[in-house]
Amino acid sequence: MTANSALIELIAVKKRFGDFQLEDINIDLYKGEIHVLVGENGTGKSTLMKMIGGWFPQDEGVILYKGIHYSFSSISEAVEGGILYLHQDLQNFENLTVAENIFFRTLSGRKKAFFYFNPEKIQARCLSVFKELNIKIDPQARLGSLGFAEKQLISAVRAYVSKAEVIIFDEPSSAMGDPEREILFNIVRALKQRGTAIFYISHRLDEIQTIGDRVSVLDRGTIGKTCICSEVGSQGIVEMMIGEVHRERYPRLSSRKGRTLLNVENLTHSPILKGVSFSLRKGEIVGITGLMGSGRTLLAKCLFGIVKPEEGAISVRGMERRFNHPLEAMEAGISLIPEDRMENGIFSIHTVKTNMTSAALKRFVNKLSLDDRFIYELTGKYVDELSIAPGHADDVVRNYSGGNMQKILIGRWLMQRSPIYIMDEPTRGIDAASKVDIYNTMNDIVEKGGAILLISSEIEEILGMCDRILVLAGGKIKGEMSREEASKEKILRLATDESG
Ligand SMILES: Nc1ncnc2c1ncn2[C@@H]1O[C@H](COP(=O)(O)OP(=O)(O)OP(=O)(O)O)[C@@H](O)[C@H]1O
Repeated sequence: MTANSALIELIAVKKRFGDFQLEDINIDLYKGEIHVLVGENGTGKSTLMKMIGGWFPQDEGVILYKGIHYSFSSISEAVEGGILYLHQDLQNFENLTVAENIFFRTLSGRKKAFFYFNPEKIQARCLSVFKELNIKIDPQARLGSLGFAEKQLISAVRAYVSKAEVIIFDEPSSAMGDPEREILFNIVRALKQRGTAIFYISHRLDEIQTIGDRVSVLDRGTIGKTCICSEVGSQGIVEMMIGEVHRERYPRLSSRKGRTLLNVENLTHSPILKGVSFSLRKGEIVGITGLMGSGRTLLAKCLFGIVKPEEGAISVRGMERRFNHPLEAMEAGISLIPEDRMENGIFSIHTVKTNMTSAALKRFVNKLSLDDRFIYELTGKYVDELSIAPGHADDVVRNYSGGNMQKILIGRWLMQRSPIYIMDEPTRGIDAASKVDIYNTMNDIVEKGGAILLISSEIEEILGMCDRILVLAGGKIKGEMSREEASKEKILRLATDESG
């Protein structure tokens, strides 16, 4: 390997899974480079990166690492060899602390464990890294108690403290708001500075120019184009993505507002939520945004009966309700699309049709059994509407791409036909074209008299789709504004307001 040669080089690589095929892939990555990979859901971005990360080998073609044939046959061999792949669904250790997750690699191995397993030492190291990166998360918190964006940040810190020479970030920012993304970008830039070579998969196209050096588009299993990021304008990037031109990004229609469907008074769950009050009317999309840790997901869990608030009242269609279980919330007409699909949503060993129909089984009851014909018919309808690929009703979803799993989860709750939807980061990991399909379904829900509470860290999405916007900071609603009054600056100012 010469000083100018690529650290990673794929030559005519092929991989087939059933009907899906990656064909003649040629791509490379240099020391100190950030190579961004974009493409629609299910085009093979993660599959391609998993071959580099030691998950499985290619069927044909060559992968060179430091100029020699790549020969890692497992994930841990690849990690030992200097290649770290950070999966989009994170794969952290939920029962370990934040600090233990970050330094897990230094904990493994008997000799190392004996020397390093010192909780105070790990915590002190963690605190000093957090200070350097301006992260305000408790190193001793159990990882499972954090929100998805916080867990994403912890994964990025794992990369930061690692000695890997090649790091693959697979949608590292999909649930992050702008302030958290800034920390992530600083981590990625620091790694680049150290000479680490980085593949970076993203559906957030603004990131291409913010941090990328080169960008490649994966289109139906092949690399369509590779460009220098600074030479392609934002329109050029959009045009590189087939199917994403000529579509209104936020097709919000104004629907007629009716009576109040959901009213929340003084909801408190200490130490995070402090007296949250708001209402949601028929025909309305109300947005809730805020920084990570602001209490957005906890609020959703309280409204859906997953956790019990200590104080406060929830009324649904004028009747005060106390939910002890999500089933009671569902019976009252509430559906929740959760933030973490792998943790709280997808049944990965089951089929597309089981996943999609499981929340609405009552609809399919025919005398003493389930109406199979109707199950297939309705599954097919939502597969088409949400462009789920491959989308055969009997496919097991375990191997589906992240974005397609997310769409299956949305389909499940749409089948439920609830009057009230709580959507917690519903478009996480969804490509720009498919996002529009989801926004259209949201319009359809409110047109038909439903109401949506949209929790999102993407301010553009909140501005584009909501009638009213609530900003949560430190567990309190810091401000409420109409779509007309709202701006990114106003929202960010309120979201970062630390006054009590
Ligand atoms: N182990 C596997 N077995 C069978 N099929 C697989 C396997 N891994 C991936 N696939 C298939 O490969 C295709 C590409 O999936 P992949 O996860 O690479 O897409 P992606 O571009 O990363 O999508 P997304 O943007 O949604 O994350 C999908 O159709 C998926 O079902």
